[in-house]
Amino acid sequence: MPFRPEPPAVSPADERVAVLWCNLGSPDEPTARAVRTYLADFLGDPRVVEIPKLLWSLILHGIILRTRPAKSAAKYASVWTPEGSPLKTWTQKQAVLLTGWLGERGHSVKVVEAMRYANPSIAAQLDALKAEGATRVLVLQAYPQYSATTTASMIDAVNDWSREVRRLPEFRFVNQYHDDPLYIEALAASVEAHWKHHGRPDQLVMSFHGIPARNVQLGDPYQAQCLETGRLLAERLQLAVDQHRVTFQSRFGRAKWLEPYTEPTLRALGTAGVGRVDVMCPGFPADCLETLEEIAMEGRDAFLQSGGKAFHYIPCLNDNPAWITALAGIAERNLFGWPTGAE
Ligand SMILES: C=CC1=C(C)c2cc3[nH]c(cc4nc(cc5[nH]c(cc1n2)c(C)c5CCC(=O)O)C(CCC(=O)O)=C4C)c(C)c3C=C
Ligand SMILES: [Fe+2]
Ligand SMILES: [Fe+2]
Repeated sequence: MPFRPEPPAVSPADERVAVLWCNLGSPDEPTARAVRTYLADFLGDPRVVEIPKLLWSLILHGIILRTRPAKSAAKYASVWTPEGSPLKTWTQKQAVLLTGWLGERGHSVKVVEAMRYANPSIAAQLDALKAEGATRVLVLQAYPQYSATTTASMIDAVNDWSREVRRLPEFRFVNQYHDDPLYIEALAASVEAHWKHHGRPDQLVMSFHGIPARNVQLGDPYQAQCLETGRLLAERLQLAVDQHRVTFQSRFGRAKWLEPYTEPTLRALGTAGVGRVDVMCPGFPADCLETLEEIAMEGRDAFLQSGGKAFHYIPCLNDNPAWITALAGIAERNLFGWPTGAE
């Protein structure tokens, strides 16, 4: 296979370190056409849907990509902002803030955001970093909990790019930080800030994105890591057993996914007479379609319509200073020994 032409070789003194801050990605626009392109890429990824290729291709192209794009586009339109997709906007902002924070700690490191699906793609951002002379790249992902459907797929995308490159930068990957005290502390700070202004709820629901139950049976550690995040956060917030729970949202298709499902849980809590629930999404470092539409809109309706009195959505970590501090700490630990200019 012909490799792409290389720029002139850099001398050892020209080493440059970069961080690739990776998230899932969003369609380029909230239109059925753009969502179709995005879903074809996303749902065509064998890490995301693990059923035999030919059968899945028939279902995906014959049914899903004919019906889902218009419905999903309407949902995207309901959360879209003048800057674009919330997920992309927050992820970009986090990259800028992280560059600044690392700079303040003496690290001369460029942080760029990259998306697994759609734009700016992993390949385009790695091309840009390489063109600027990056020789070492730390790949950090906006997935605190490891799943093959997300984390491993991101690493696949880096490997796909690498296959075409002659002189590779040195890579480091962080696979998970679900139990990192800095991450747990950032989550606790965001909850405590909310409670300081609004008081405490009867129940704190920690809703994570689901995956098929079969993936866990086959060895995916995702469920155990979500439960551990939930346990550590509840412990840090000193919540009693009946004051919190972990649920799983965003079920796709008819197979069994991780339970308990978020929306039926919210309905059951409303029916049972629980007055106020606060819902947060610890597995999503940036607000996105799944949090702003599925939880803050649909989840709210589900709870209030079934008898609940008050529903509070606690925003994702986004640009929370405790989160940027946590991210800088996680990055810094993994930059150890690399030439970033810091002592
Ligand atoms: C079909 C299988 C899917 C699996 C498995 C899955 C796992 C998974 N996803 C996230 C994070 C996000 N998912 C988002 C959107 C989204 N997810 C799926 C499907 C699966 N996800 C679809 C089809 C969509 C698109 C919207 C829709 O049509 O319903 C998002 C939001 C993206 C945005 O643009 O805002 C995030 C974030 C995780 C963490 C995860 C497994 C651990
Ligand atoms: Fe998803
Ligand atoms: Fe959803």
